Amino acid sequence: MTRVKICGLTRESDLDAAIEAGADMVGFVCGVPIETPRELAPARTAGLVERVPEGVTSVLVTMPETPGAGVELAERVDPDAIQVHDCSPDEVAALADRTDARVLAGVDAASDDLDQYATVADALVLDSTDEQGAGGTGETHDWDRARTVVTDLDVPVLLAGGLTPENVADAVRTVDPFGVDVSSGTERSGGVKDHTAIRQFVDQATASQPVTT
Ligand SMILES: O=C(O)c1ccccc1NCC(=O)[C@H](O)[C@H](O)COP(=O)(O)O
Repeated sequence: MTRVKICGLTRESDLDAAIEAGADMVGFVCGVPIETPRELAPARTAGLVERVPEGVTSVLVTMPETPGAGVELAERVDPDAIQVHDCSPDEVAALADRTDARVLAGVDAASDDLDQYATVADALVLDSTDEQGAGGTGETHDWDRARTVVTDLDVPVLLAGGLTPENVADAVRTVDPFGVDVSSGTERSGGVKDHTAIRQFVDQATASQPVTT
């Protein structure tokens, strides 16, 4: 069954709605050098992470200046996993060496270095990133290429970027990823979730079957 990550959660009620809907992973954005309505302070992130029940993976989404900064933030927030954006494969490897949390590499789907990330990260978040490497763009990317990445690389791949309740079933059929990841497609305004959209997203993602070739 396709796993579902609901990302960019900022409020307890939205987190509870994601968990109730059946999300496998929940993401919190903290420590990013860009303007985003989803960013939380470290203490607030730690509070939300503490609320995540066993069986659901809490994910700290961040853009650390150095692997050491990522480790320090992870120690303060104590998530199950840390998802880093705008880090090189070497930086992802250095971070993974120094934390017990699983490490997800947030990467642009068009990157030429995906095979290198695959050797050092526990999973790839195959995303549409902006010029600074950040996610949460609401833009889709080439799903046929994503399918090739899923087939060729020996690492779990979370498909991200512009997914919505309306297109996620098609995305799962086309790409057959380990999981799907959504932020803006389940929002009613920046950083505020639409609970109906969360439920529909989880239902559509988990009901859909990949096309086998
Ligand atoms: O969501 C953000 O504002 C963000 C900022 C900086 C780095 C990463 C960020 N989000 C990463 C995510 O995991 C999103 O869920 C993923 O990029 C999908 O976003 P969307 O296209 O909006 O569904």
